[in-house]
Formats: sequence, C-alpha cells, structure tokens
Amino acid sequence: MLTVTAALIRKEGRILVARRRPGISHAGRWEFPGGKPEQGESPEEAIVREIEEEMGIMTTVDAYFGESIAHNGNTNIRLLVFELTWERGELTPVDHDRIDWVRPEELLGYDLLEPDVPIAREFIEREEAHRT
Ligand SMILES: Nc1nc2c([nH]c(=O)n2[C@H]2C[C@H](O)[C@@H](COP(=O)(O)OP(=O)(O)OP(=O)(O)O)O2)c(=O)[nH]1
Ligand SMILES: [Mg+2]
Repeated sequence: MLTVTAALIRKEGRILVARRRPGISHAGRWEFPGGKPEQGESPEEAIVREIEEEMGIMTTVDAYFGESIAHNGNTNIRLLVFELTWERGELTPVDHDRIDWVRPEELLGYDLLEPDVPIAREFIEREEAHRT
C-alpha cells in the first residue's frame, strides 16, 4: 500500500483541484495536489513540502480531514487528506497543467482519481452541513 498526502485548499468558498500534466502518471486526471512522504517525514511535513514544490506556495496545516483507501491503476493508495491554509506565495504549478477553483457542488463533475472521489463526497457533505 502506497501512502500519499493530498491538500484541500480553499478560497472564497471554493476548493482547489489540479489536473495532472502530460508526461506524468495519470495525466489528464484531476486530484487534490500532494504526494508521497519521504523517509522519516510525517504526513503533515510531507504535504506542506509537496505543496511548496508542486504549487510554489507556502501553507500551514489547519486540520486533518480524513483518509481514503482505494485502488488506483494497479496500486493500492492510502490517501491522507489535510486542510491547508495558503499563507503566501503565488500559484506556480509544476506537475499540473490546469488549476480550477470549484464550488463543492461542481466537484463530482471532474474526472477525479479514484481515491479522491469519497473525499470529494465527504467534503460536499460537510459543506452542506455547515451551510444549513
Ligand atoms: N498527489 C496526489 N496523488 C494522488 C491523489 N489521488 C491518487 O490516487 N494519487 C496517486 C497518484 C500517484 O499514483 C500517487 C502519488 O502521487 P504523486 O505522483 O503526486 O507523488 P509525488 O508528488 O510524490 O511524485 P513523484 O515523487 O512520484 O514524482 O498517488 C491525490 O489526490 N493527490
Ligand atoms: Mg504530486
């Protein structure tokens, strides 16, 4: 099982989703950006580093959101998802060719990687609960 960290980054009621660029695995699929922890690194450290490397922004971890275990191609992925706060820097994606800020209700219209789908559902539910 492969552990991967992913980030929920909000802006004005919208959530960031990113499309994997041509030339990397799962090109064209949408995800919450992130990546694999390195040796000796905690998931919280990993997600902050990955977002700096891949998106060019400095963030802090707000909260642990949850996990999702799903098959992705021929790998079993354990996706650990964190809510991050964007502190500074400008978005300069490295591994993605599109960034969208989406309303919760639009999220499932994106071609998300399998492990991200239950996370998106949970996110939508929590947003609805929060509004009512
Ligand atoms: N970053 C990210 N990866 C995901 C998500 N959902 C999901 O199945 N994956 C899969 C895609 C990849 O097969 C695997 C590792 O993600 P990655 O390619 O971003 O890893 P990484 O940033 O560490 O990149 P690298 O060192 O392998 O180049 O996790 C997600 O929401 N975010
Ligand atoms: Mg990555």
